[in-house]
Amino acid sequence: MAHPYSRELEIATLAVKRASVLTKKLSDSIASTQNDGTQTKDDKSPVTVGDYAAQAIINHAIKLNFPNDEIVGEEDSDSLKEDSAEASRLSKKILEIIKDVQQEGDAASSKIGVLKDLQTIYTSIDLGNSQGGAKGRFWALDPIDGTKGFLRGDQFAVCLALIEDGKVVLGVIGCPNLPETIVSNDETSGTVGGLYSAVKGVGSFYSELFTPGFVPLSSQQRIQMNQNTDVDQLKVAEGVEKGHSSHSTQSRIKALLGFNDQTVAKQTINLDSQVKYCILAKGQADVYLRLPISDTYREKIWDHAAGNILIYESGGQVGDIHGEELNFGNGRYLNSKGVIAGSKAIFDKVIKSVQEVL
Ligand SMILES: Nc1ncnc2c1ncn2[C@@H]1O[C@H](COP(=O)(O)OS(=O)(=O)O)[C@@H](OP(=O)(O)O)[C@H]1O
Ligand SMILES: [Mg+2]
Ligand SMILES: [Mg+2]
Ligand SMILES: [Mg+2]
Repeated sequence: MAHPYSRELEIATLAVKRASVLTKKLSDSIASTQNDGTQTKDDKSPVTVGDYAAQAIINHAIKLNFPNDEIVGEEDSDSLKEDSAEASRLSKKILEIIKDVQQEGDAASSKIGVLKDLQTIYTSIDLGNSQGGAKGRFWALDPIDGTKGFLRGDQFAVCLALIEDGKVVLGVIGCPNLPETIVSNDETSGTVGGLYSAVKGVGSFYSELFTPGFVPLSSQQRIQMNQNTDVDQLKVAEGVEKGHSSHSTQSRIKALLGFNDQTVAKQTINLDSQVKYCILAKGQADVYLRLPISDTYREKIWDHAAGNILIYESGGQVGDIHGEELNFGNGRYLNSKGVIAGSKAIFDKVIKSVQEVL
């Protein structure tokens, strides 16, 4: 499976894997310290440490291999560099956990490098300051997508995409807490930890996230969206947070599509982060509904770029509330409202229902 993005895919994968190992450690430690009562529910520092550390690792890997590429990353190091006890406590933790997941001389380090001091870590984080735009190529990075899910011990994802002239050409998503198979909100099985990758014109792929090293696409599992049209078989993926999408509008859309009161709960899967796109691409759900709750909110490109190509390359389509393609060349934000994804077989029907409800 030779393709023009082989090197980009290998570097992106190694970096996302390292960041996933790191964020998984933090996520597991939240779960255990919450259980034994040593950590309070509203301590946000694990996610802060994870966000910065993951962005530093991935940006450093990109800079080392593609020195001319810009990066649109969610985080910047301003608050870490403040002269405060909290900033130095977090910084110390970040350096410590990065050192813990990287070994000089290991196979990945020879390709994605190692971070040795705080100054380099701050500089790497701030490489994410690109404004993006319609021309040329840049990366879009969400080091931890689904912050709220992360803090609950639920789903989150490390999301990296490459954008060329406003279009996504490569996406890699590490899903540290995602089981291989999801049937419903309370039925899951299989290996926990999935890596989802897509390359333009090549396809979408799944492999186990915690297998070290880069696995060539030819040894990964090709994934495809379901092309179900029968409403009894359709599943809808939605977010968890009521502050991020309108669950009530989404219910009305589901009703219009023909879901009935008895089965709608079993046919709705609630997940934080871009893992929603991943389960669609793997054929475990058919529709992703993200209806806006506010007229002024604009989605950020790093929240949707990697998931976007995963859907297209597995036989699906993504649009805003009008069904128009998302434009990743508009700067750090999308200019559209809402996000709807579905298989080619049902996308138009879903958009019709969205239009009717709005
Ligand atoms: N008002 C509003 N509307 C839409 N989206 C918002 C809003 N506020 C925040 N965000 C962004 O939502 C990102 C997380 O999305 P999720 O899909 O995990 O949300 S959820 O599953 O619906 O709870 C989250 O990404 P992270 O910050 O990386 O977690 C935010 O960028
Ligand atoms: Mg996000
Ligand atoms: Mg984030
Ligand atoms: Mg955020």
